[in-house]
Amino acid sequence: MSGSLRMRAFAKVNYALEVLGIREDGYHEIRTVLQSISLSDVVEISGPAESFDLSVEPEGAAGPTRENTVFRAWRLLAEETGAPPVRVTLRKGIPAGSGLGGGSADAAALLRGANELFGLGLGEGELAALALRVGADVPFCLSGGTALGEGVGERLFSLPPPPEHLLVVAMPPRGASTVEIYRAYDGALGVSAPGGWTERVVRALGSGDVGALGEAVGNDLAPVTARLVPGVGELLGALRRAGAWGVCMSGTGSAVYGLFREERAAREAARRLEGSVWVRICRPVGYGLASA
Ligand SMILES: C[C@](O)(CO)[C@H](O)COP(=O)(O)OP(=O)(O)OC[C@H]1O[C@@H](n2ccc(N)nc2=O)[C@H](O)[C@@H]1O
Ligand SMILES: Nc1ncnc2c1ncn2[C@@H]1O[C@H](COP(=O)(O)OP(=O)(O)OP(=O)(O)O)[C@@H](O)[C@H]1O
Repeated sequence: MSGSLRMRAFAKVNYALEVLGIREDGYHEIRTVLQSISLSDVVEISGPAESFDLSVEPEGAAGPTRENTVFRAWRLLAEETGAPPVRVTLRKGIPAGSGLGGGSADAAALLRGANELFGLGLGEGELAALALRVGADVPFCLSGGTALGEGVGERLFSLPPPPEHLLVVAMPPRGASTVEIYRAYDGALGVSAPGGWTERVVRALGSGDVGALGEAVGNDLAPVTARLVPGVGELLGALRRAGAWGVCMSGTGSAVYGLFREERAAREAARRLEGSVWVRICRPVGYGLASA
């Protein structure tokens, strides 16, 4: 089979992220609540091609090809299923190094897209197993929506969608490296017990109350990233002062977000931050991928 398809790959935020411990392979055992949001990349796949080819817009927005999550996902698929080479165009809307899961979403799009394009016949379980080999967040990005994640975030349990709200998502000029933040967390003196955010967020989602969700959000890694990346702590404070019901960092950062009930308040908060930092108004969405 041959042809092309175009997909939207959605970013995620973590409403809650708790670090429970460290495994023998160096990965951290976490408990998290993940939510897909309306910010997205566009991933266009066509094939079969003569050899794997990736073009990224804007140029350079996603690092070298061989390290790109899309290339890694394709290589894995080729090894495991004999899938042919593809040509991929990646239009980045999700900033790299933000903790918003852009690279993970792109990899999920490649896996699902190539499976469909070439009729590879992989089921959901097989796709999820391949996804995990690309990265811890990739299994979530395959389905998206609202989920509780355990293990390294790959043991997923669907949760009720959040009550209606807007997220003002902001990121300082510098991104954060996932490896470095987890390493710094391990080295941090006085690492505290998990913050208990997950249980509170799950309860708030059950109640459907935005105020409760705002009060519940939290991330154990935020103090570590705030110490290493200038602007993270300041942005959290600025969002709060701008009237957010709750503020939190996503993943390992450096993006942070504030929850708003009213569009006018969200716009006003975003306007205040614009100019000095990257900022977008987003809403929660119920899927990780969609055709574009
Ligand atoms: C922070 C989160 O975004 C929360 O959703 C994820 O835990 C990160 O997931 P990700 O970006 O898909 O991470 P990966 O690409 O799998 O891992 C990059 C590196 O981060 C570290 N890593 C990642 C996930 C995890 N649970 N523990 C870790 O220690 C490992 O050193 C790993 O080599
Ligand atoms: N498809 C991709 N899009 C963006 N960056 C990529 C991609 N593949 C690899 N990278 C590299 O990975 C680095 C981190 O980018 P990525 O978008 O994955 O970060 P992130 O949002 O912090 O990820 P996560 O939340 O999954 O930890 C980039 O600086 C870039 O060099």
